[in-house]
Amino acid sequence: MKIGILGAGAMGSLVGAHLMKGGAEVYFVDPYVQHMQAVEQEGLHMELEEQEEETVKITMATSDASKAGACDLVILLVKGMNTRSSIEANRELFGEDTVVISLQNGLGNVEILKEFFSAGQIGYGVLKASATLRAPGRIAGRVKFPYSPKGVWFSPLEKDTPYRHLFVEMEKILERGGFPAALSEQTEAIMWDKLFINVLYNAPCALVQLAGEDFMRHEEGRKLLKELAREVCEVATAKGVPMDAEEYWKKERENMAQVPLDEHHFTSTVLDVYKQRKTEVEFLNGAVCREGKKYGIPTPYNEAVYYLLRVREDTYDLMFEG
Ligand SMILES: NC(=O)C1=CN([C@@H]2O[C@H](COP(=O)(O)OP(=O)(O)OC[C@H]3O[C@@H](n4cnc5c(N)ncnc54)[C@H](OP(=O)(O)O)[C@@H]3O)[C@@H](O)[C@H]2O)C=CC1
Ligand SMILES: CC(C)(CO)C(=O)C(=O)O
Repeated sequence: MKIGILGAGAMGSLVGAHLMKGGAEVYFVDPYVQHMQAVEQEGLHMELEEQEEETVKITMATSDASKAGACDLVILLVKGMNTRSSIEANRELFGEDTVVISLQNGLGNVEILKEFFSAGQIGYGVLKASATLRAPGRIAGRVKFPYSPKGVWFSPLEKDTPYRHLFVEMEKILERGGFPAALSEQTEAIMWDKLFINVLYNAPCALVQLAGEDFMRHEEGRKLLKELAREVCEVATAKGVPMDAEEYWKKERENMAQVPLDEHHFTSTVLDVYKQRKTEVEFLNGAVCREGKKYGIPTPYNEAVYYLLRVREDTYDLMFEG
């Protein structure tokens, strides 16, 4: 199977390398020229938790989609704010029968995909894995969270799509490549489950440039996280995905308590703010607020976090510098 990775940054590289290991033909497409050149020349070097370091050769890594051409499957792993523009700028990756699967965080990317593709060609999923781009051609990360049975869950938007065989094949390739994967009927519930994590640790941690576990260890920080958690659970429940706020909060505290004191895991949004970039907050806390409004659920804590990060990402050039 010919698979394109649109947005071969940290997560795209991690997923793409495992698809390659599982036997697919894999094409990285990303505007980060030095990273594409390093992967094209040397392969992708991976330092993954609980695994030997390794370098994986990739079929092609390029910033020019026309060199890759139309794929059977394209995995979308750009940040949400680049979803629309990345599809428009890389149309050569998409043939009439190409299936596109978003494994991005947050809510709202599938709606953008619907502007370009028929519902039968769209898939979506959730990554319970993490990665950081350390240098061109080099990533670190893990293929699944320690407490999670799988690193990725995904499904077609339409259960009886004529392209289902591609989803079945992708699950097999990922598993064979060492990336625990599940083609699932539960993806929507798992998306909210993952959104819970991102709502807690992406935008709030980006605002103060902290690791999630350090934010959680702070008494006042914890009070904010608990309110954010309550709101996301209330909205999910109203939407038909039951999430018990107390239960989720307890489980999250237990997971975080297992992280050693000297470990620091910075979320992808912390890195965006560090690099003074736009963030995905619109798809994270912003999405909780939008969904909350639809169901009449107030989300003041998520709104405050959303507004603050919107200010931050629009005003890097105005920051106090002494
Ligand atoms: N990092 C993590 O641990 C996790 C991330 N995720 C999610 O995965 C997605 C990707 O995140 P992550 O890998 O961290 O982000 P990265 O910034 O590392 O990678 C995104 C890549 O997309 C590239 N890109 C931007 N515009 C385009 C375009 N028009 N065409 C092709 N590529 C483009 C970026 O290039 P450039 O830098 O030049 O803009 C960048 O290399 C996000 O939705 C994130 O929330 C999910 C789970 C964990
Ligand atoms: C998994 C987690 C929370 C951290 O890697 C993430 O999804 C992100 O960084 O965006």
